[in-house]
Amino acid sequence: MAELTQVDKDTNIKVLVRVRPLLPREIALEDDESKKSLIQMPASDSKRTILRVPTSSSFHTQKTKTFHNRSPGSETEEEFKKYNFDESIWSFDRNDPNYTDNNQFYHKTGPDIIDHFFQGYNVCLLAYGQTSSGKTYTMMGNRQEPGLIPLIIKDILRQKEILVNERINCEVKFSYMEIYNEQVNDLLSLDESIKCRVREHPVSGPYVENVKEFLINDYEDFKRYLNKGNTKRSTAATSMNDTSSRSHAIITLSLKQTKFKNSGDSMDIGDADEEMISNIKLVDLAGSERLTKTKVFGQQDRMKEGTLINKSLTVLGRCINLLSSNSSKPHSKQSVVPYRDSILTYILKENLAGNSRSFMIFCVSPIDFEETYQTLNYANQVKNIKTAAIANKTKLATIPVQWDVLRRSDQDAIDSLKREVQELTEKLSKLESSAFSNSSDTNVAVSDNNRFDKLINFLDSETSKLRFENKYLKTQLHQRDLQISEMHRHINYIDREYESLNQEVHELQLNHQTMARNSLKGQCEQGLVDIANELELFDPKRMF
Ligand SMILES: Nc1ncnc2c1ncn2[C@@H]1O[C@H](COP(=O)(O)OP(=O)(O)OP(=O)(O)O)[C@@H](O)[C@H]1O
Repeated sequence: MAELTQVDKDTNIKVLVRVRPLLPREIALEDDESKKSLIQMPASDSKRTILRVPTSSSFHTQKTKTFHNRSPGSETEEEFKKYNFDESIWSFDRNDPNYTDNNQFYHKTGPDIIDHFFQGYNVCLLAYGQTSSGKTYTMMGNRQEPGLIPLIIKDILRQKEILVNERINCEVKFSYMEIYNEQVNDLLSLDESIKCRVREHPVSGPYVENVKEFLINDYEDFKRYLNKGNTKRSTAATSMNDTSSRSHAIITLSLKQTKFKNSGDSMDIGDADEEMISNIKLVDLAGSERLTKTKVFGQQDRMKEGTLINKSLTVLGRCINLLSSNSSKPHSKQSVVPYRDSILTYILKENLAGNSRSFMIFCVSPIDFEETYQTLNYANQVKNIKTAAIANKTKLATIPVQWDVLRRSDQDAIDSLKREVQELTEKLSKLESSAFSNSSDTNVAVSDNNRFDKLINFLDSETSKLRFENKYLKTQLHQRDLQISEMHRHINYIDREYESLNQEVHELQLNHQTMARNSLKGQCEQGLVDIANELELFDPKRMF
């Protein structure tokens, strides 16, 4: 039975803003004035972002018209927009001492994200911004400077290893999908004909069906799946960005933590006591763009992509706007939020307003006023949005885990499943090779496929259990080894102490003997002196 152990009502979405450096094409601009950053983030205040309104912007022109009517001459005055966010990340100039690279950025937010994830909360980290504002650089990074996603995953996998010592087994699963032209594609699926539709669960909310999840045990597993997905992700060169993301990418990690009670017997893991399931969504959105700026006119595919990217981001903007204004209204007066108007907002429904701890990174260009101003205003609205995160713990029925019995029965089950897998594989290949397969054959193939998937899932989870047992026993063994070497060190120490005591005793004995001999000698000498004195008294010569 599910126990809701911790509900964090009204947790605001955390808002982080990052300004990127100038791009080579921007550095090449001739006008020095247009290369100055419109954004300032004072080192003394990590929350502050200040945007300078350039005199050439339509915003300024609009304002000065009104000013002009009131006070002539004020059109030359510079104006500044001031914002406060949870973090303002300054990455404009690498030579600046306050420059923040991906690793430093990760250290500001990563630990919070990972804590929430392991405490059983659903978490979402999402990067938003115009095209070429640095979303992919921030989220994925590159070989020299890995982004938040690889850094987060590296630490999750490290924590997973550490928890083995606390008798907690962690199963981490990875899935990677994109929303391209308002359709979800599973980037890790081999079968492109499988449709991934968004469905809604009455309790846990929207989810995407048929997306494959893969168990990841170490960083190498993650890199393999990430690279596989990246090669399938839709990117294209536009005039704004050589490798512009043309789709919204969503990486989901699900974590199942199973805690085992301490049975007192190191060869027995004990009973599974508590289970916690959480997931983290890491989202790299495609950039909002003006079709004129990206110069994709005439390219039908690019234009369709661009229009649909803009549509989904507009819906996201509308949802943010309504959620923000709803946050200050009583429930009865709140407007309906149109999550279902785009696949992106439908999938992110829970992360925008439900059971999730959410973090949004707003990436901005330092010199594009109109886009940056719009992005900062979005970010300002998001600050008001609240989510209600729940850490979900489920008490398991206490079934004693006896590993030798389990291993034997596992082996039986695995052997019989292997046989079944082999039979099904043969059946499948027969069906595939049959050119004239009729519809009933196809039905058989589909149901066999489902069974095959279930078997693979079962085998995956059994393998994970066995791996954990193996790892746990190895840890125990390692701890025993440490204890044994500690005892050896202790024995050596006692040996050395014993030897030095022996030495001391021997020396004391020698001293004692010398002292006894010396005192005896002294006594003898004294006796001789006494006798000599007495003899002298009786000397006959002295008597007469
Ligand atoms: N913090 C940064 N430091 C150095 N270079 C950066 C930084 N942020 C972005 N860049 C550079 O800016 C360019 C555009 O960045 P990126 O591809 O991440 O943008 P994007 O927002 O993901 O664009 P799109 O929406 O088109 O996919 C890249 O060449 C990237 O290397």
